[in-house]
Amino acid sequence: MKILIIDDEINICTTIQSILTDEGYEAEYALSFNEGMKKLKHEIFDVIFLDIWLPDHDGSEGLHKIKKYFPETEVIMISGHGNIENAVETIKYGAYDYLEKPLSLDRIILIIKHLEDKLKLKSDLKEYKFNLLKKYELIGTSEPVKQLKSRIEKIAPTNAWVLITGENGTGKEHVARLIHLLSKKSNNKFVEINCSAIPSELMESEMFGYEKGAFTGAANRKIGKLESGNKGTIFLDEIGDMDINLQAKLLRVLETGEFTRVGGNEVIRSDFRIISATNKDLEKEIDRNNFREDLYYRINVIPIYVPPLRKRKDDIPLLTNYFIKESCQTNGLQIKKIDKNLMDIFMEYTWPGNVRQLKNIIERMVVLTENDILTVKDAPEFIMKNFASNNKKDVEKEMETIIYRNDNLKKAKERFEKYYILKTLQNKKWNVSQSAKYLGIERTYLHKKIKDYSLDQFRD
Ligand SMILES: Nc1ncnc2c1ncn2[C@@H]1O[C@H](COP(=O)(O)OP(=O)(O)OP(=O)(O)O)[C@@H](O)[C@H]1O
Repeated sequence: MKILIIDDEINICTTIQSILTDEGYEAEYALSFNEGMKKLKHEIFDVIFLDIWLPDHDGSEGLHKIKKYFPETEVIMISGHGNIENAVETIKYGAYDYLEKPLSLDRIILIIKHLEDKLKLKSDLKEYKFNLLKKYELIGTSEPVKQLKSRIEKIAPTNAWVLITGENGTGKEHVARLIHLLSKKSNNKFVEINCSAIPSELMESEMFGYEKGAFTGAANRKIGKLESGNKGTIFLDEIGDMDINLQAKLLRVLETGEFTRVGGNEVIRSDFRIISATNKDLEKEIDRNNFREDLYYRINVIPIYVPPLRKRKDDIPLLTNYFIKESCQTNGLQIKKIDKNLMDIFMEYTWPGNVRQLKNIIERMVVLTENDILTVKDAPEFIMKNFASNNKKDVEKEMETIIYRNDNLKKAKERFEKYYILKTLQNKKWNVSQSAKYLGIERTYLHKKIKDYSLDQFRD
């Protein structure tokens, strides 16, 4: 902890300095406000002892300035007998505490120890939040993900309610948590309610809580999720699967912010931001009478759509490398790599389970393979089969679409070469001599190409 003492009396400065250095802190002093400000411009101090009366500046104004430019720095005012009231007043404007002259050694140590605990808590919280932000970073640089990120940044600090839609595993919960972390409610709770996992009878007590004796087995009062999420974010996951009767009850609560615990009369008020998510098309569900239209309009203030992975294939390499690194780290393994052929196959695959499927497959491969490089051999059979059958049917289509893939020339040439060779081999029933002759290349060179592009996997 680094401390600055600003006082025009040198013996006050040196007394505080020696007490603090004896306790193991780093302390410097300045004999005027301006000298102090100069030091603050060049170094970061955690705590400042500031005289309330300085010849070149009024201490309370000084406090305002320090808090304006260095809001993280804690200020302890030093006051003489005559201005104790002013010192008390400064607490209102952000001073942490005040010291009275003549100085008490014990009090200085007490204040600084308390502050140290507070700063430790603050930095732990900051670190915790930083780690969470890293955990919920949205990986991807494709155009849809760029747009998603900019929308999230824009709406997160507002309190507007959000409805996130998208297929399973696209990252809806990930997005909801990120919005919470970037919001003003991030110091409060993020409470998840999975509307499909809980049977509808249990759902009510889960959401609203219950009083002791409300039903058999209710031995004690239980606080519901809506109550425990007060001042925070409530995440209603799979809202499209919520029981229609419960939808009516939820709507009432969302409109008034009030509810009672099951079996109770006390009206509870809770103030929260609602973020909902669903993989269903709620407008269709409304037409089918499965979802209430009024609830839909209530929760859908800001719609956010998370596109499926197959519509943002450019993100696959980045996500793949990110998940490889992540699962190597969590499993205590050396960071592995992925070879080009396998990455090509990942790029081709349609990923029906989206980002979750990619993440799970990578984790499985990382744990199961002993090699440093993940190759086609490590990939699950169904991906390979899917790839092979796709290719058997679609080689020509693949060649036609090469120009739309935004590859650079080298990559496009390679891709064309791969499919052209594959097509020739298929046409020549995998006779390598005939294929080589047709292609006008040596047999050995064709064998090399078959190996480089892992073309063997496409043989019946
Ligand atoms: N862009 C991304 N960057 C990093 N990780 C991601 C990204 N998108 C999703 N994930 C991760 O993929 C997994 C699945 O995401 P998530 O659970 O948020 O999906 P979901 O859409 O809520 O799924 P479901 O509809 O099945 O509930 C999670 O582990 C999540 O952290």
